[in-house]
Amino acid sequence: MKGIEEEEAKSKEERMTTRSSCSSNGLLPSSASPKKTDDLEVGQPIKEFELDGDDDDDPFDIAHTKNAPLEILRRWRQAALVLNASRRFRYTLDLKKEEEKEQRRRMVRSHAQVIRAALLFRLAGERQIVLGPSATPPTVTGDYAIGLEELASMTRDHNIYSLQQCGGVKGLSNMLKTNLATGIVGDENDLIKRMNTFGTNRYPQKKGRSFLRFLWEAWQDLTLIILIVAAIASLGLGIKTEGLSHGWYDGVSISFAVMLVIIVTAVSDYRQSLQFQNLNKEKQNIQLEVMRGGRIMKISIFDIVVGDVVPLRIGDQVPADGILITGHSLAIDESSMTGESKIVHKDQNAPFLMSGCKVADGIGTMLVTGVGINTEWGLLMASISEDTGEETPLQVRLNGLATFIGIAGLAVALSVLAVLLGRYFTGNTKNPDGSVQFTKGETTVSKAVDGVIKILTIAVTIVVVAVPEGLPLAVTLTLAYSMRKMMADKALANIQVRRLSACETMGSSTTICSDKTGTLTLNQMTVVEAYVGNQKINPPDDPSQLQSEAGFLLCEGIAQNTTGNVFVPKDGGDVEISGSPTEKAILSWALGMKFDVLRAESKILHVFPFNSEKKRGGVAIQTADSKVHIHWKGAAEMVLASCTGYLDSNGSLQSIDKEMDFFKVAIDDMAACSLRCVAIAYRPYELDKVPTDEESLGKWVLPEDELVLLAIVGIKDPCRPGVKDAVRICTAAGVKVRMVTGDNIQTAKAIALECGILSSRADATEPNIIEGKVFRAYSEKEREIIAKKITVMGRSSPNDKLLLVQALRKGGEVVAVTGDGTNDAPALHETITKADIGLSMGIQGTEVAKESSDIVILDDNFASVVKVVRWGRSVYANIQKFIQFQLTVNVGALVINVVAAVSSGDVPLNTVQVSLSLSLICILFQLIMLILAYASICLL
Ligand SMILES: Nc1ncnc2c1ncn2[C@@H]1O[C@H](COP(=O)(O)OP(=O)(O)OP(=O)(O)O)[C@@H](O)[C@H]1O
Ligand SMILES: [Ca+2]
Repeated sequence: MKGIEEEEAKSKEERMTTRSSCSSNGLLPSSASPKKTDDLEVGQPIKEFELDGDDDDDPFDIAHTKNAPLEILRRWRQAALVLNASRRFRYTLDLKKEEEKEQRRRMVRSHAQVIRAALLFRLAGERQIVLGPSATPPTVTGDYAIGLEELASMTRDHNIYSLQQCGGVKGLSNMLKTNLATGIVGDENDLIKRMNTFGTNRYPQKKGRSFLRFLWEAWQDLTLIILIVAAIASLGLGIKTEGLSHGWYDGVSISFAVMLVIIVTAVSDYRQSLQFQNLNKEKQNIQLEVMRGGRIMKISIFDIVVGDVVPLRIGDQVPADGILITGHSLAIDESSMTGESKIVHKDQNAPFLMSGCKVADGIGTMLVTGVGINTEWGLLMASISEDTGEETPLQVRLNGLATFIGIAGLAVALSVLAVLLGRYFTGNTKNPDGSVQFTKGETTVSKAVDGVIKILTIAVTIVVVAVPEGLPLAVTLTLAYSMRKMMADKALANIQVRRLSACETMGSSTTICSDKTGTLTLNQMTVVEAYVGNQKINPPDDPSQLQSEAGFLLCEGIAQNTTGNVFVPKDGGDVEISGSPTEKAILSWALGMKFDVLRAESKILHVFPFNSEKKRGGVAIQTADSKVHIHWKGAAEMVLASCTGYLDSNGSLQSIDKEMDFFKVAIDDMAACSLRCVAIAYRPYELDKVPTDEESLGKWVLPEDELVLLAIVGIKDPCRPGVKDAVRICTAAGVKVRMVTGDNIQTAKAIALECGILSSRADATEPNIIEGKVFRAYSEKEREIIAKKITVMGRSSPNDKLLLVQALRKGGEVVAVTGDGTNDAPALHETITKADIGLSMGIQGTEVAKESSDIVILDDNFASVVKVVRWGRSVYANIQKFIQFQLTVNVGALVINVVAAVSSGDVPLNTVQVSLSLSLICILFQLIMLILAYASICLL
């Protein structure tokens, strides 16, 4: 009972804090969001949109709708004159749903058991899917020494006590028949057994709305309701004045037009909702790595089973509930589950990992203990439907325009109404036969009412004509339409659009900040030059050169200081190497070594995982004879700077002083040939200085001075074919391509020259080409000026990219950013959300990068980025054309009607024409799009 009370207290607390957390899946607290909330409390909703530094007073000039907090969006909508909210905000962000989601999250957290039982009950009723055994399974199930319920409740309640009773992770893994080092067996039989016992990692999808629902919603629209009323009124009036045989024309034709509009709207909405569903399905199908039968394999998140051993890396999404096996500096962002932006450190004292959370730092492996609807994440996903809705900047601006025109139309209509009523009641209007329409005392009340209704109809017509309801909707439709086109287009098959606004913004982008590795290059890395000690070895992968003392230490370092893995099949098949491309290159360079043997010979004490900030990764190991070695591997010139010695070919330690210049020249030479340089070094350490208790060992900062250089390798990563052309197209179209890379500045320069980002060697001077730390040191103002000139930035930290993007945006550029988020996911998340448009890489990209991006480039190829720009431009042009068209129609009709109404007392463009044109515009619009979409592909 106490537990529930606690939960409730917690959720109360959450209720109070969640207001500020706008993006439920934000990896890190967006630094701007608390500020925005504060401003909000002051009660100045409209000012919110100038946060981006725009001086413009226009409340609708929101440069960034992307991350605007819900509260602000709500106020913005209220600020607009919305004649028919349902239409104008159709397929923009559903604010109500967002709130619902938040509530759901809290409910799921506090009543997980109940919700799950209800869900199972419903599913059983529908007999839709059978997810594992029923709600009350036996404690011990079939082949496993632990049952589903016991396991699920342990994980859900983070019950460390029952985990200990099972004998910790080790004991639990035995119960689940998992080997912690090699994973589950993973043959079909094994998988089926696990799925039958513990369920699958799927959750029932909320069904989409049916077509009838869309029909029902389509008529609930103020404009249409006005028209329906007008139809009834004119039917009555018509029959009364012209008799049954002729009087129905007007009324029925209006009804017909209304029906047409309803059907067209419903069909288009329905198709769009199907499209969103597909997109969501695609988004949810995450590919990830698991360890099965000793080999790392890539599988879909849906195929994860209980017992799986899953490696976790920075930027990953925790794919299921589980328990930490080993971890180093592992930090998890649990905001997607708890609603609070808080980073939680995970270790043996807090080993429970929640599905749906993101890895914010470090590495680790987890044992899966709960999947599908046995996890809170699964429950949450089963009870909410994910939304892709959002406001796009253009929509916001058009909403402003529509509001302005609407108010003007209303004012005009009111004045016309006043004028017409005045003329009518003062006897200044005549019937066609010349008699005065209204004479005081003579005209009957019912005649007078008819006359007033007629005048009212005229006023209503003017309003309906004037308010360009279709404008924001048209943009939404255009975007949705283009997206559909794009998905169908083979040439664009490698692009996945995650946000509608991406199309719009991409077309207006003026600069692209791209990283190098994997986007501009192939990310296929091989070691082509190597120095062991002060000897250049030739050929670089000659194994005989690694037999020395230095060679042994080197192999030890390579085998232990890596996040990669080598799998040698027992049946003599090809050796499989997994890991990041850099790791793979180094592992395959030293493939002659006995990876497994080396790894078994020493014990890992502590790991400092590689990250882009420090550009090095280290590990402390204890050898069989109880010596401690600390191995480092990282950016060559940086590691070299911490070295005081090197091992010569005889294995004796030499001071580095004399050879320092030799190594520096070696690195520069390799970098000039566009090679990525990695140095490998080590140092001995005293065992008694190593912290003994777990807690301080976890916090131990590995010593990184007085290193002994073991080797420097130069890794070739060829330029992607086609990139040169793509860069040229961009430049010609006025989109400047900038390279921001973590690599050595010389390497960056060489690659930039190779792919045409730098046009000549003469260009390669500061500040055209700059190092991250130099740029960082400038003041904000200076950065703004320099940023424009920067073409290549080398040795940049993840944060430098953010600084550059901010400086460029300040300078008025529309910035697109590409990145993969390996090693720098949290920072990239920040950068991508701050940029005008974020692109992530489908193959190398981490889950966090993909989730925060607007567009995913599935083939990681820069050339595809150009396709997006080209396509975005055509979309943008189409929208513009459509707006011109629609505005001309609106303003034209308004002017004609007002002039006619005041001069003759009737409107030439009556409701029939208006409503007909409304529906015709919809249809016409689709046709225009069809024709223009292809015609303007050549705009770039
Ligand atoms: N796994 C690794 N272990 C050790 N050093 C590495 C590893 N990966 C990269 N490096 C070193 O760190 C440097 C930069 O890494 P960083 O992660 O910042 O760049 P990147 O993201 O790989 O490149 P880009 O920014 O162009 O995509 C590389 O030049 C290399 O020397
Ligand atoms: Ca990078």
